[in-house]
Amino acid sequence: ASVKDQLFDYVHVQRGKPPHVKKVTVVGVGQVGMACAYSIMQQGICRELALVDVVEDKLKGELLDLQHGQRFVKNIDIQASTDYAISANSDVCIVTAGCRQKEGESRRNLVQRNVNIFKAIIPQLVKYSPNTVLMIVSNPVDILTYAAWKISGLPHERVIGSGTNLDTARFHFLISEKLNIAPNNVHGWIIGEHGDASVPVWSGVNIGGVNLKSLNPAMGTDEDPEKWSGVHEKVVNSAYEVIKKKGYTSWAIGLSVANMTQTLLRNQKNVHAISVLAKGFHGIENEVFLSLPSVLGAEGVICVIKQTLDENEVKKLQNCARTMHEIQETLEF
Ligand SMILES: COc1ncc(-c2ccc3c(Nc4cccc(C(=O)O)c4)c(C(N)=O)cnc3c2)c(OC)n1
Repeated sequence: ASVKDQLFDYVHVQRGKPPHVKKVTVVGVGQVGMACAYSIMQQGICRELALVDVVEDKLKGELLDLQHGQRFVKNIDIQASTDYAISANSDVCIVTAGCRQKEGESRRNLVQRNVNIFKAIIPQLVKYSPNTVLMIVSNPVDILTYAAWKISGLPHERVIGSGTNLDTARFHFLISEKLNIAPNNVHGWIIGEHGDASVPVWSGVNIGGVNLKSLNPAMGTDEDPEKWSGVHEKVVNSAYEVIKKKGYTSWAIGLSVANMTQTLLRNQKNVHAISVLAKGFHGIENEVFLSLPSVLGAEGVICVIKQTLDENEVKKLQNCARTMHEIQETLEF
């Protein structure tokens, strides 16, 4: 008899994944996807991790490289395949797949190319995990989250985008450097569209409950002698600066995605600035996804926080909503 048969007396043979066993799928094993996978694995956030992409060797190589590290982290089953069946019964599916902007390619054309890729990916994820929460990371993240929602047919609360979650984390980090305190004691939100048009809500920035704008009413305006608006400008330029120096961003987005995934899997009801269906908030009437502070639980978005915004902040959000709606109208699903 084999060693295995000599070793074990089987009492109960397990069939499939018991519901309380948490499983995450990462689609796209590029720099961002692997930073997400590695962060999730390092933090012991789930028991099963599936990697899906289109290039076999790359997939297999990343799988082996992660498996070889298993000895050093909490027990986790990692699988990888080009066949989406491997993603079955995932509690969260993280989508980092997409194409890079070609030389001189317009943002609009890139969006349609990514929508075409999503038309191949999203239906497969939903087919094997009909109860999953989709977390879109691919850019332009807000429009692609809308596309994922439309293609998936899932209720909007179960389709979220990483949005300005990372922008907000960078915002906290930069303010913490300015004030020499730990980043997680800085409170304040960057909302709206991820990237250049994001909106810093200066009226909400507080430390120890002290509202910074009450100490410097010019904060966030061009008249501010302390130029706090420069902090937001640095947030907007962060990605460009990192891409210019190392070619892509990965570690911070990976850590921010792992943090959101933990909130979902443990039903923690943390508040994250994530891309959600913004229709009905701040006078937005179109079906667009923008980042608003949202409470996340096991089934996705539990509630959205109704912030008090000044007219300038509302105008910026509504402009983003209009531009995104115009682009969305040109897309073919
Ligand atoms: C069955 O039909 C079908 N099947 C697969 C795809 C498809 C295409 C591109 C994909 C894809 N991106 C990709 C793959 C190849 C080239 C490019 C590019 O940027 O040109 C981008 C990724 C990824 N990790 O970024 C992951 N999955 C993909 C899947 C597809 O795209 C339209 N269609």
